[in-house]
Amino acid sequence: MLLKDKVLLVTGGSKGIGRAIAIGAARQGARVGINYAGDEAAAESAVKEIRGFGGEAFALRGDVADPASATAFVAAAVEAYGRIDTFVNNAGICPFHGFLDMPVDVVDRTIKVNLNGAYYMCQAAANQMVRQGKKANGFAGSIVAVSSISALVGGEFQTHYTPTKAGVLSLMQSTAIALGKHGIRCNAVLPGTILTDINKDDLADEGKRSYMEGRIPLGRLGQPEDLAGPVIFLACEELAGYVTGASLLVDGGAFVNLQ
Ligand SMILES: NC(=O)C1=CN([C@@H]2O[C@H](COP(=O)(O)OP(=O)(O)OC[C@H]3O[C@@H](n4cnc5c(N)ncnc54)[C@H](OP(=O)(O)O)[C@@H]3O)[C@@H](O)[C@H]2O)C=CC1
Ligand SMILES: C[C@H](O)[C@@H]1OC(=O)[C@H](O)[C@@H]1O
Repeated sequence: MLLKDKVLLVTGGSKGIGRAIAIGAARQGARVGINYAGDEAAAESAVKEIRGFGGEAFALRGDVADPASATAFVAAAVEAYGRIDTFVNNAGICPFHGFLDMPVDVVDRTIKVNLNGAYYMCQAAANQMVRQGKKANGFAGSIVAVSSISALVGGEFQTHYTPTKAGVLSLMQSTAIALGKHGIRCNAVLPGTILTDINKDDLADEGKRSYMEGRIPLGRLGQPEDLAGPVIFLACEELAGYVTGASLLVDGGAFVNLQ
């Protein structure tokens, strides 16, 4: 088991990519904490699934846009497990909308959740890791952020969203520098198009969906489980102990497919 007895927290862990990461990490022996915004049934079902195979998990509701959610999530994990080894910043929203008539509240909310939320959460987790101090192997913990292929390329109906994903990638690069001396590694995964609730309506358009599939050299859209392995790799000190400030595209090859 790659994460035996390690404590891993994931924001937005009740559904989609976050849920697959939480379950995948628990299958690798991690004790898991899940943050979610509002859908309690989904969060409870993730916890139940993990406990069903003998894993440990708890869920805590909290809007990541509120800095108080970050301190509460970290405190709950410390109370439950005594420490944090890996923090996965994953929660995000993408309300597709055109640029010229983008409502101010949609822009502001997207930035607050995706970017400000990432900042508050990663800062709270990092402070806990610094308080824990370095273990004998020199590591105090690691942070993995779910950025996106959209950190590198644009989207017509994502003008409010793609800058947040570039910001999350940049946050991992800067925190890698700020936290290296504390034994904390910071990395980003950049998913391509992964089938989840976030794009269910957008991809309900058959034309768009087959166009997107056609852009992917591996011939299919991603599944949430495709992100679990890359995040577990980055979390694992034995496998990725010299990896920090890095970004890993998990997109079936979409980014490199110009023609
Ligand atoms: N799907 C894709 O194609 C891609 C997704 N990503 C990124 O992956 C991450 C996860 O997306 P995905 O799994 O697709 O999305 P989903 O919509 O499937 O899941 C989103 C999760 O985030 C939670 N969440 C949403 N808003 C908040 C909030 N304000 N505070 C706390 N939790 C919140 C949701 O909880 P609840 O249901 O309770 O609201 C849910 O658990 C996002 O950051 C997204 O940008 C990146 C690249 C591609
Ligand atoms: C939600 C979109 O389908 C998804 O989000 C991203 O970050 C990817 O670039 C896709 O556009």
